[in-house]
Amino acid sequence: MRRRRRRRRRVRWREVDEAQTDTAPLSDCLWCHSAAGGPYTHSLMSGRRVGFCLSEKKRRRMNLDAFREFCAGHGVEVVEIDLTQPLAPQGPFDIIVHKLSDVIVEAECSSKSQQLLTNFQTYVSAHPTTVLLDPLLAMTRLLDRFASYQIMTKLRNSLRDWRICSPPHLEIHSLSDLSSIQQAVTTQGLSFPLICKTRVAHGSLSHEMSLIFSTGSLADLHPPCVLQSFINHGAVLHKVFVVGDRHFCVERPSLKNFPSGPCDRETIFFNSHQVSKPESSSDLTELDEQMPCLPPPSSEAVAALVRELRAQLGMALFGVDVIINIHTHTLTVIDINIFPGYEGVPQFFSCLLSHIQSVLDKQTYTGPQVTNSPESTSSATTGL
Ligand SMILES: Nc1ncnc2c1ncn2[C@@H]1O[C@H](COP(=O)(O)OP(=O)(O)OP(=O)(O)O)[C@@H](O)[C@H]1O
Ligand SMILES: O=P(O)(O)O[C@H]1[C@H](O)[C@H](O)[C@H](OP(=O)(O)O)[C@@H](OP(=O)(O)O)[C@@H]1O
Ligand SMILES: [Mg+2]
Repeated sequence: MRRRRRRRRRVRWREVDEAQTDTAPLSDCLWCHSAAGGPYTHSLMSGRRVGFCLSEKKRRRMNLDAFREFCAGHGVEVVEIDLTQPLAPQGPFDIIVHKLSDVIVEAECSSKSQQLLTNFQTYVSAHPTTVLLDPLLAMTRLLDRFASYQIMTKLRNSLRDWRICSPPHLEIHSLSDLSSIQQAVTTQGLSFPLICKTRVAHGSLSHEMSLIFSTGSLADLHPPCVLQSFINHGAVLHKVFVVGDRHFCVERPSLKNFPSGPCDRETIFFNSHQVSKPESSSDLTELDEQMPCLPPPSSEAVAALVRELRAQLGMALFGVDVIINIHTHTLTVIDINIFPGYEGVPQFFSCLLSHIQSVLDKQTYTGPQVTNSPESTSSATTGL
């Protein structure tokens, strides 16, 4: 077999400061400034208590211990919240940073997880001045690809001027009527190959995907799932990581190009974490043909996308996966993630602390923006 030279992928990343339309030079990227424009002021942050509620896996991946030390150097106490214990004695908290995806997903079928989630929501409702990063309802919505893909679809209109879109998609609830699915693929404007993703967007099973090459293979689907047109993009993914009013673009490996249109090819099953991590390299990510490098997404277009998503989502910590269509050069949004890994963003800690300060500064001077009243429990004080 012809040995393909495995391209060493240079991890290219750039920060784009909301206040600037072009990429801030690296020197400016190494120190995140507060919204007020200067490095965060130690005095205002002294005595602040920031609660963290993360899975064991997430706290390790984020290196929460290192973040705790980083914050301690700026007078901020990081407190890990134990959801299995009463929260009140563990408080008070000025702000809670959390990723409760595991608990939220498991609460669907586990009374224990439901109780943990209820404990958290009860505490948040009883403490309206505690800021949530990010609101529970906003995060829960993105755990359902049916919901997040509807948000992505709306981008076609709101960002039409920036030539930003998302692929046509189709919700699959059951396989009881395959012919109607085949018909819907056509009427909804999807085109083969199709990529199939689970409806649930979090957890190990959520990254198990498949590439479908013909209508005959639609029987391979496992509903509930979502079909999306596969867009050829030259095996390069652009991950946009958002932290408050900053965002960073990181290039990653991605799925290679496939011939457009239906073909008699077996379904390909894969795990997305084999495809788009910095070290991913396989037959699925190596191009079968040489092609010119595509220009990265324009900073202005990415800034417009982030502004729109920040407004639509009401969140401060999220990631959006973007590819460039090799035929139209359209910036195509294929995925949105809550509290991603920020791998390739060396200044994540400083930007996270800077965002925490700017949120607390706003609260100090203007009072809580949104109370955590019961009906808005899950849309508690936002961390924006
Ligand atoms: N519509 C599409 N067209 C082309 N490639 C796609 C499309 N959707 C996904 N991909 C490819 O599959 C990979 C995984 O897709 P996606 O990001 O939706 O999965 P995920 O499990 O949510 O990933 P993660 O949570 O790691 O961001 C993408 O990084 C990209 O390489
Ligand atoms: O490479 P990234 O930062 O995108 O990887 C993320 C991934 O996008 C998902 O957000 C993962 O979350 P789940 O979908 O909930 O598994 C993140 O895992 P996490 O353990 O860091 O939350 C990946 O980092
Ligand atoms: Mg993704």
